[in-house]
Parts: sequence; C-alpha cells; structure tokens
Amino acid sequence: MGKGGGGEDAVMLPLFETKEARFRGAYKVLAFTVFVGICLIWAYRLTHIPRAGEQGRWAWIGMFMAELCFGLYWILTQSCRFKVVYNHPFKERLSNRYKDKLPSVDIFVCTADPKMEPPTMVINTVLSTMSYNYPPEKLSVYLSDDGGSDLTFYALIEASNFSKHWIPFCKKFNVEPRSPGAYFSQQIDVHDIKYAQEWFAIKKLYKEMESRIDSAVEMGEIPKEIRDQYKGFSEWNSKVTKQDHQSIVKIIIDGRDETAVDIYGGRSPTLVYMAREKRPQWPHNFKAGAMNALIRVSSEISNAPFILNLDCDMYANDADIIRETLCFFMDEKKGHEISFVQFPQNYDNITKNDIYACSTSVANNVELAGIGGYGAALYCGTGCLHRRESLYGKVYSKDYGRELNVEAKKNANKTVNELEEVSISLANCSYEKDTQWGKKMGVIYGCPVEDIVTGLAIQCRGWKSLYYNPHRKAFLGVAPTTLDVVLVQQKRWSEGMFQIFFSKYCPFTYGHGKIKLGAQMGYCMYLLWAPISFPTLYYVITPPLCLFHGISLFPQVESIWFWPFAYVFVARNACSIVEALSCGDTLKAWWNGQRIWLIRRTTSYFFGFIDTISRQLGLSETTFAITTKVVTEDVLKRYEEEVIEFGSSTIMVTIIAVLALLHIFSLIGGINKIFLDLEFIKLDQLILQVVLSLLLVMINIPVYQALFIRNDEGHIPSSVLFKSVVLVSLACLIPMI
Ligand SMILES: O=c1ccn([C@@H]2O[C@H](COP(=O)(O)OP(=O)(O)O[C@H]3O[C@H](CO)[C@@H](O)[C@H](O)[C@H]3O)[C@@H](O)[C@H]2O)c(=O)[nH]1
Ligand SMILES: [Mn+2]
Repeated sequence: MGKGGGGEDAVMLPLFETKEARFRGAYKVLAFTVFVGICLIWAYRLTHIPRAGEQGRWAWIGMFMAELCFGLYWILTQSCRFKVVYNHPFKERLSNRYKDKLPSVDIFVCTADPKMEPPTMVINTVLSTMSYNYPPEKLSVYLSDDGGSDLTFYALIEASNFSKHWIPFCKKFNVEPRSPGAYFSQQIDVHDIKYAQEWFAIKKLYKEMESRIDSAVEMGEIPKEIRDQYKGFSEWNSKVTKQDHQSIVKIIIDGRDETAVDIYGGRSPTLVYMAREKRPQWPHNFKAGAMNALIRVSSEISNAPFILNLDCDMYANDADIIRETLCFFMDEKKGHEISFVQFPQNYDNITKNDIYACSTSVANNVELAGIGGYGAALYCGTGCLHRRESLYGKVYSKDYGRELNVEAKKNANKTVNELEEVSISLANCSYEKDTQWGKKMGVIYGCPVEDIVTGLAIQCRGWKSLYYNPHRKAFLGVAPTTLDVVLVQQKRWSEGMFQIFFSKYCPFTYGHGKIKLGAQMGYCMYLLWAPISFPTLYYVITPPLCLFHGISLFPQVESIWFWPFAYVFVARNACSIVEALSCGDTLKAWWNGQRIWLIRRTTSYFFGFIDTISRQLGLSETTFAITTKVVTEDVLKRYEEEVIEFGSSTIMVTIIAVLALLHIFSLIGGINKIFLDLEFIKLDQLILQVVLSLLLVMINIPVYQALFIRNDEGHIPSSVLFKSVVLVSLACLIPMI
C-alpha cells in the first residue's frame, strides 16, 4: 500500500474526503409534497375528461399525456438531487507523501479548424498546461489538429519558443492564470520593480508572437523564411487538405532531453503535434477518432498513467490542479477504483445575467455533483483526468491497481525520429481496421456525444468516477455568443444523447446491475432531452389556442383541484429560484435561463429528436458541427450588452417567432372573449390559461423587441415576421376538438 509512502504516517490520512450537501432531508420532504401534487394533477386529468362530443376532449387528453411526461421526467431529475456530494482533495498530503514519486501525466488538447478555433487561442491552452506546477519532465502535452493545418503547427512552434520564457516567468512570480492571453488581459497592479520589468518584457514577447501568428493566419500561409527554418513544414505540400492528408507527428520538444531547457536552465515538458491521417473514404469519427489516435501515439512517446483531456478553448486556470486531482487517484483506500475525475465546464466570457444560460450553474453545482454521488460522474469531453488503463478498455478488478504503474518508460533509448516514425503508423486510418478501437477500446465511435457514452461504458466495466468542482475554476472555455450557435450545439447534444438512449448503451439496460439506479436515472435526465420537446411544444401551443377559443383546460379557482396545479407550479419554481441563487446566479439570470430553456426545448431538442429518428431509419449520418469560437465585434458588443443575437432566418428562429406571436394573439383573443363577451364566468374558468399565456408573453419580450423594435443586425428579419403572422393566423383558425 502507498508505494511512495515511506512509512512516515503510521495511520495514513486519506488524500481526499467526500461530504454530503446540506439540506438534503428538507429537500426530500419538499420533493415528496411535489410528487403528491403531481399525482393529484394526473388524477384530476383522468377524472375530468370531457365527454365524447364535448369541445376540447382531445385537447384535454393531450394535456394529460403532456403532464404525464413532465411528471415522469421530473421524477428522473430527482435522483441526482438526493445524493449531492462534494469532494475535497488534500494536495499537501500528496506532495509530502509522494515527493518525487509522482506519476507522469499526458495532456491532450484537441483542435479541428484554424478558422473557427484560432491558433492563438489553441496555443494559449497549450501554454497554460505546459506551465502547470508539476515537474516538467513528467508532463507531456499533445496537440491533435484535425484541421491538419500548417498554421496551427506554426503556432505551436512559436508557443514552444515562447514557453522557454513563459514557464519560468509563471513559476518565479506564481502568476495565475497561466494562459498568457488571459493573464495579460487582466488588470495588474505592479509594485515590485523586478516583476514589472519582466512583466513588460514578456508581454512584449507575447504580443509579438501573437501578431506573427495572427498575420500568418490572415494571409492563410506561412512566410517562406519561417518555412525554411523548420523542416517540419515540408509535410505540407500542395496536396495536403483538411480532409485528405498523411499522418503528421512532430515531437517539438523532447522532454527526455536534458538540454531542452528554458532560459534559466529549467527542464521543459514534452510537446507534440499530431495530425492523424485523413482520407475521404475513411470515416474519421470526429473528436473520438482524434482522442484514440492520441491515446496510441502518447503510449508510444510518454505513456503516462494519467491523461488530462481538454478542448482547445479550455485553458487551465489553476496551476495546481494536477496535484489536486491526483489526490483522488492516489488515495490508498479508494483511489484504485477511480477511473476518471471530471471538472465542470466553466467559461470566462459569461455576462452577468447569462442571456444564453451557458453557465449552467445548477447543473454544475447540483446535478452533476448529484450523479457523482452515485460514483458515476458523467464524462463531459473536456476538463477530465483519466486513468489511461480504464480509458484503454480495461475491466476493473478488485485486485487491480494498488500497484500503480507509475513509470512505464519503454522508450528510453529510442530517438525522436524513431518515436515519430512509429507514432505515424499509429495515427494512420488503417490502423484501427478490424480492431476494437472505438468499440471496446478508447473513446466510443458513432455518437456526436462520444464523451457521455464513453464514460458510461467505463463505469459499466466496473470503474467509479468522481466529479470535482473546486472553488477556483480549474478550466475556462469560450461559451457561444449567438443564439444560433447555442441552438446548434444544443441540438448536437440532445441528438447525440437521445441516440444513446436508443442504442445498446441505454443506461437502464446496459447499466442494469452495473451502475446504481440513481445514476441510470441521472443519465436519462440528459438522454431524454430530445423527446421532452413534444410535451413542451404541446403545452405552449394548446392551452393558448384553447384560450383563444375560450375553451377551459384547467380547474376553476374555487375548485379544490386548483390547488395541486398552483402548488406544483409555485413549489417547483421557488425551488428552482433558490437553487439558482444559491449557485451564484442572479435572479435575472434565472429568468433568462427559463427563456432559453423554453427556446431549446421547442427548437433544438425538437430537431434533435427528428434527426435521431431519421438516423435510426438510416436516412442520415452522424455529424459534428463544430462550435465557432470567433465572432465579429458588432456581435460581441451586443453579447456584452446582453442583447440576444437572432440575426438569421433559420427555421429555429421562425419557430421562436411563431410561438411568441401565438402567445400574444391568444392572450389578446382570450382577454377579449372574457371581457367583451361579458361572460365573466369565463374569467374564472380561464384564469390559469391567462396566467400561462401572460408568463409566456413576458418571457418572450426580447423576441417581440427583435421582431418589431430592433433594427440592428441581430434582429429577426421581416421575412420571418411575415411568415410567422401567416402561420399564427392559420393556427388560430384550427377548430379545437
Ligand atoms: O472532428 C472534430 C470535431 C471536433 N473536435 C474537437 O472537439 C472539441 C469540442 O468541439 P466544440 O465544437 O467546441 O464542441 P462543444 O459543443 O463545445 O463540445 C462539447 O461537447 C462535445 C460533444 O458533443 C464534447 O466532445 C466536448 O468536449 C464538449 O466540450 C474541440 O476542441 C474541437 O476541436 C475534433 O478534434 N475533431
Ligand atoms: Mn467547445
């Protein structure tokens, strides 16, 4: 036990502790009362169905179905709220106990397109990880470039030169964060003259490097004098395109080399560029394919027992995070069963009231921690530290692991050329033919959310996973800044997740007996995003239309049945507000979140559903729409002012406009019926529908502004307005049955 222990602790103190969140008992009681309310709503619907021939009978039955779905879905969302846990590592204990026996760590960064993911951003991520407070000879950073671009390769060479200055600077002054871009954009109060001098000097170096890279990117090619300096560029001949090129593996810094040092003579981490082979006739399996190639190539070069996996926009924001995370793996008692530790996805460009609800604070602080409470934290694709063996496909066994394979340097006497040579063959398309890669080994293929399904498969092989949400954010990425990008990303996720539900990996069957029921439910809460769009669409269309026609679908205020509806509505929203506020959201952010929640459910999830079904029928193939990380200044300005960017006439925007107009039409129509017809009894019968429509109208205010008032580039085009008015008028003519 505790190989590096040295026997100094007679009683080994644990390297981490797990604490349960507060107020869980009270929450369970509240959840129970809501559950009773939901059952009463179901009972009311079943006992009050309008008789055959009566108006609104089918609308009523539809309401019952929708409420049944919502209720069942709500039950799914409870499991992850019952067992919320938080993990706390003790990094000092780790450092004391393991001293120089800490394991090596490989870091994978994935990029796919130099236009959508600018090389300067990518190298900032790379540099932030190269300068971790961790022995450099134990770190290897791999960049996978699915764009196969010499621009990215060039940027990485620049980064390797700059790192010789940057890493010692970071360590000397213990700066945070260690992404130079993020660091230099902070306001810094410089007192120390020595620090100030170095700060200016290094900032100048950084800015010069940045402008060299940016101008190369702008020109779209590398200046000849630079091309001639590095022989690596010869790989890019005129035939190389993004979709069609040979494997390229370049070890830019060889960390084994004791002469590969920074300006003060400190050792450097290994740095490797990899662009796996791409051929039009071979499916490349998107990010999953890149990850698997990285696993193989790194096993040849450094073969560290742990792998940190990052998207190219997620820079490391805490220089000590590797040590902290290793506490979980190295804990003598529980560490050996842990396969991966997942961090939340945080972003550094979220505005105060988070108009697109990208910060997902509640998911990060409650839901994901709750699923982690069942030992089955989800793998979210980035910000995750894996145990190499479990990612590789190994099945957990009790006898495993106390003997951690800390160092597996089989390559000590191979030259850089030899390593590159072998690595190239490992990154070839044909390498995976007739193997288990993408099935039982590595990241699983065939799904746009490769991460979720891979995490599930690892857990079903017996491993546990942990969720860790430290106070200082470990990684910060770039959140989408336009509605369009948000909706496309959400569509990819909802589609990919629903596909898992349909596949052999459905957590209820595949995970049965392997992961806890609570974890299965937690998974399905996400996997069922796509189908929940139907009851939602029904609920925001039918009651308003019925209101328009004066048909009542809810109990009257005097009726005793009014109370379950009111209670469930108030309790759920109050709970959701308290949760959001306690996770650090503003009230307005919560309100904005409700809007995006509605928009996502009625557009992205709906199309996610349709596309999943069409793929099941073999009508379409898996794709991966990369999220762009660049926008024009104009768009950025509106984002910072928290004005929603609609800006195009996509079908999703049309749906948003149609629904918003429908709500205002029906509200006006309904109120008209109530007052002008002098049928005041109607008010009593329709009050809940009026409230529902009123809330929907309020939440849609930014949509009306974009339709009627705004005239900036981000408004909704008038063609969409025209189409929507026609559609809503037609909808209002449909007789309600
Ligand atoms: O063919 C591809 C496509 C994408 N990527 C990389 O994958 C990452 C994620 O792509 P992005 O467009 O940023 O998608 P997001 O929606 O932001 O990604 C989230 O969702 C994905 C699954 O849908 C996960 O893989 C990601 O880790 C997770 O951050 C980026 O680094 C890309 O460079 C590749 O390497 N190859
Ligand atoms: Mn991303």
